[in-house]
Amino acid sequence: MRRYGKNPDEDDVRVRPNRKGNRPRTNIRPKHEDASEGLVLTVDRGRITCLIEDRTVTAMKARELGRKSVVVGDRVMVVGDLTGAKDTLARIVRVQPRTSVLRRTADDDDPFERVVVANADQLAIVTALADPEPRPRLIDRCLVAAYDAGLTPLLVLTKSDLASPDTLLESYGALGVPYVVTNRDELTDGAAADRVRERLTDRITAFVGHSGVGKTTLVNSLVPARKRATGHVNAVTGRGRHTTTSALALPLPDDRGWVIDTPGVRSFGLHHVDPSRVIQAFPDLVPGTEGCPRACSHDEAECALDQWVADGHADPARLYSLRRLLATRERREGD
Ligand SMILES: Nc1nc2c(ncn2[C@@H]2O[C@H](COP(=O)(O)OP(=O)(O)OP(=O)(O)O)[C@@H](O)[C@H]2O)c(=O)[nH]1
Ligand SMILES: [Zn+2]
Repeated sequence: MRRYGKNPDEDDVRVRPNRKGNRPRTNIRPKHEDASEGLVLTVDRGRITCLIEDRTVTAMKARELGRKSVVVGDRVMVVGDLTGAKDTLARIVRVQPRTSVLRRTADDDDPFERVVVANADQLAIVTALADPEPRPRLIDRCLVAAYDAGLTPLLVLTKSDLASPDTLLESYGALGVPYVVTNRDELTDGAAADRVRERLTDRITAFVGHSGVGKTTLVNSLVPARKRATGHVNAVTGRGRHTTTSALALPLPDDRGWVIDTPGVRSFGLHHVDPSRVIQAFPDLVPGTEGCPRACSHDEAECALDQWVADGHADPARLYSLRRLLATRERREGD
C-alpha cells in the first residue's frame, strides 16, 4: 500500500496517478494584494459560499488554484465582486495553510482520498442511547478519524430518557473521552444546548452522527440562526433545500465558535489512517513504542507495547482500547 505524508496543508492525494504526468509550472503568479479573507461555509458543486466580514459571498476556484481543493472550514483569499449581491460570483485565489484536516479514504464510489473539513479542532460524535441503538464500532471509527486528524473527540449521547448511558460510558472509560449526555426534556428547556455549548465555546467543532440520532435537533438548538443561515445559502445556490452532500459551517451565537454540520459518517473510510498518529492520543503508551519494529502496526507479535504494559508502565485497558480502535480501520459489513 502506498503511504502518504501527513502535512495537513497538502492537497488531496490522487490515488490514481495522472496519466498526463506533471502539468507545466510557472513562477509568475498574480499577486492579488487586494484579496479579502473569507471562511468557507459550504461547497455545492463548485459553488463555494464564503463569509467575508458579515457578507455571504458566492465564489468559484480561480484557475490558478489548479487541483487544490477548497473545503468547508478553509480560510481563503477572495477577489472580484465581494458585495454578496445576487448573481455575483467572486474568485478564490488562495487557500490559507490548514491547521487540521479531517479526511476520508477513497472508496468504491469515489476513487480519491478527500478532505472533508479543514481547520476544525474538535469532533463531536453524536450517538443516541436508543432508537437507533448505539453502534460502538461506528463510534470507534469516528474516534480513530478524530485522533488521526488531531481533533479532540467529544461524545454527545442523546436520548438518555430512553436508555441509560452507563454501559456505553464504561467501554469508553479507559479512553477518557469527554462526553455530554442529553435527554428530551433538556432539549425542550434548553439545558441540553447549554451543556453542549460549554464544550464548543471558542472552538471549531465538526458534528458527525448517524441518521436519527438527533444531530439536527441538537444543532438547531445550538445555532438558533441556522434556519436563516441555510435559507441564505439556498438563495445563493438556487436550491429549494440544503442537501447534505457538503458540510455546512454555522456560527455559534456571539462569535463564540463554529459548528460544522457534516453529512453521514459513512464518509469515514479509514485506510489512510497511520497507527503512529493515532497513538499520539495515548501519551502513556507512546514511550513504550520505542522498542517496536519500524512501521509497527502495534497489533503484531513483535509489538513492544505488550511488554510495556506487562512491566506495569501503563494500564492494560489502554492498550486494549488502542488495539480495538486500530482494528476498526478495516471496513466490515454494516460500517
Ligand atoms: N426521546 C428522545 N428523542 C429525541 C431526542 N433528541 C432527538 N430526538 C428525536 O429523534 C428523532 C431524530 O432526530 P433528528 O434531529 O432528526 O435526527 P438526525 O440525527 O438529524 O437525523 P437525520 O435528520 O435523519 O439526519 C426526532 O424525532 C427527534 O425529535 C432525545 O433526547 N430524546
Ligand atoms: Zn508496536
